[in-house]
Amino acid sequence: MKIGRLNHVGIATPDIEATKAMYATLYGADRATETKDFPHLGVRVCFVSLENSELELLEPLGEASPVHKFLERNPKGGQHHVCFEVDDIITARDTMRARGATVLGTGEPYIGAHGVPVIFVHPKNSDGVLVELMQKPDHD
Ligand SMILES: CC[C@@H](C(=O)O)C(=O)SCCNC(=O)CCNC(=O)[C@H](O)C(C)(C)COP(=O)(O)OP(=O)(O)OC[C@H]1O[C@@H](n2cnc3c(N)ncnc32)[C@H](O)[C@@H]1OP(=O)(O)O
Ligand SMILES: [Co+2]
Repeated sequence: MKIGRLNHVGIATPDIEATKAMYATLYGADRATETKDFPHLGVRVCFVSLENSELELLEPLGEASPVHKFLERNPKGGQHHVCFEVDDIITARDTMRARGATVLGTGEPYIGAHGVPVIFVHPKNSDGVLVELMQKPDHD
């Protein structure tokens, strides 16, 4: 198993609209989706389009959100995770485990914001970086 493209960089923020506006005015990154709630994932999400990838802006939905605790430690927000594409999510999950990594939660892939299955690998396995693996969407 080998990771493919960088799909997105997840960025936690206490105010998604302010962060969206900042990327537009400061960096000229003015192509962004409408903000959408994903209650079952505990996040509000907006994607800022780049030439070769996306920024995934994340605001917590409630105190049980995985992003809530992150913002308690980093109140102004910051880089939260990176997401790489893989060919097959089950093969990726089993390979990560066989290589000694901790797949978060039950390890059962779930449908993320792009409508394809994802898993997360604990940051302790990747020098402090939380890694999301996403089954490759049909964009090629
Ligand atoms: C929009 C949907 C989807 C998509 O389609 O793209 C998403 O991206 S959703 C994004 C939000 N979802 C997730 O993050 C799910 C996976 N995350 C988790 O399971 C947890 O957040 C966590 C990573 C296991 C952290 O658990 P938590 O209880 O919040 O924190 P702890 O205090 O126990 O932290 C343990 C340890 O990990 C460090 N940590 C926590 N978060 C991060 C992070 N984002 N990046 C790097 N390191 C992180 C934390 O500092 C602790 O370190 P130590 O103190 O050294 O133990
Ligand atoms: Co993500």
